[in-house]
Amino acid sequence: MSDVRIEPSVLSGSILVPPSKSAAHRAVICSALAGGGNLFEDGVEYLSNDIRATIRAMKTLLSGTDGTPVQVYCGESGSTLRFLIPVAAALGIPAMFTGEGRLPQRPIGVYLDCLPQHGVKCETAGGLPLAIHGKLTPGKFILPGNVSSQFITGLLLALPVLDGGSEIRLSTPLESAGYVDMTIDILKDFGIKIEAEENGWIVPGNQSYSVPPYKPYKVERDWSQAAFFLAAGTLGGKIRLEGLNPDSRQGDRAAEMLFRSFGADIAWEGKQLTVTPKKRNGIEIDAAQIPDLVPVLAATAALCRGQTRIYNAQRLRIKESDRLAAMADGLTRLGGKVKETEDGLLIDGVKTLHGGEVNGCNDHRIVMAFAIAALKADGCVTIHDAQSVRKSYPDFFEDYNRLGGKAYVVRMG
Ligand SMILES: O=C(O)C1=C[C@@H](OP(=O)(O)O)[C@@H](O)[C@H](O)C1
Ligand SMILES: C=C(OP(=O)(O)O)C(=O)O
Repeated sequence: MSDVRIEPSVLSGSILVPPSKSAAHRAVICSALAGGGNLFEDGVEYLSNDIRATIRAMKTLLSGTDGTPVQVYCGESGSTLRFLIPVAAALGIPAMFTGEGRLPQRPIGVYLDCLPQHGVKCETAGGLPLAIHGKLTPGKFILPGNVSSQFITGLLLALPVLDGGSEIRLSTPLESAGYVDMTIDILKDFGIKIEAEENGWIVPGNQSYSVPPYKPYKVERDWSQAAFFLAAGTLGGKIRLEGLNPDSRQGDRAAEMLFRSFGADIAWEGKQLTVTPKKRNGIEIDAAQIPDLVPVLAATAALCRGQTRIYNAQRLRIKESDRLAAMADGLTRLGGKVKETEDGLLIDGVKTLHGGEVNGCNDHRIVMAFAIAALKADGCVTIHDAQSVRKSYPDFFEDYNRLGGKAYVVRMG
């Protein structure tokens, strides 16, 4: 376990945004299913714990063709787990899924409801470990759209290889929709066709994954991680973000518009997105499509004039931590005025925060959000569980310090 101690500072300068974790998960799985091995140039040298988990899990799965159950360890990665359960089932590979941190408790009930109706036995005492056996059969899959879009992505990755066509129907409206769009785009790159329908998708069967004709395969840069530096620029100096795709279909592409609404001056200068502080006012935020932005939006809102209301964010409670409780607790400890509501946060901005100690809750996005809030504290902030940034952004504090931040890791583990 490690703590990071942060002195207030102003971040400024240029930063190359890391590759998208979400896109990398999908590309690794598609590439493995295409028999393509490692297709990447500038994605996988940047190995976060979650992407390592997916690479390792795919290797394990593809080694398991002799009928003996394979152990698929997913670390703390919800994506790895929820993407690979149906993939293993589609390949007919019996598997035992395990994980750590909060992962064993994160919901998998959607699969426990729909997979047994399609030939897959699921054995679990609740969450993980989960044992599955049986080969997934094609057909109609009815599932909610508002628990996690990762169940839909998992099925979209798995169903194309079955020996008949399938249909996915949503019983409740889709949240985190951008992630499903990303899945369909990346599937297309690997030769897989999905047809969108009014309330779901048609997935033709008997399809084969194929290696894209162009190599290396480029993984887009990560708008969710870019948001931490858009926030830092909103609160401090001028920051240039390099590598982002302005036409990205990542849902968190909305960060540009959201930080502009907070009052920051945000502009494209050629291929670079620049952010400069201007004014800072509270805003209304519907979080249904952008769950991963909420911690850093909350940290920014704590330092904006007036009130910010974040709503439709219930699913934040079932991530690596209860992110609504974690942000309310930590920001309050630093002198912020934050109230938790059932589905979000009500934040009354203050001029400055004060120093103190906050719990990162073993959650990378909570740690990074507090590191941004700490820029504007009038004393030192200690964040516990700082090591959790390795889940998605191992170099976060190096990049932070390169921009002039003063973050010191005081205990490593
Ligand atoms: O598909 C993905 O890559 C993701 C989907 C989202 O989860 P939910 O659909 O559960 O909100 C997001 O929070 C997660 O970080 C990554
Ligand atoms: C929730 C996240 O990831 P996952 O669900 O894959 O664990 C995240 O990266 O914020």
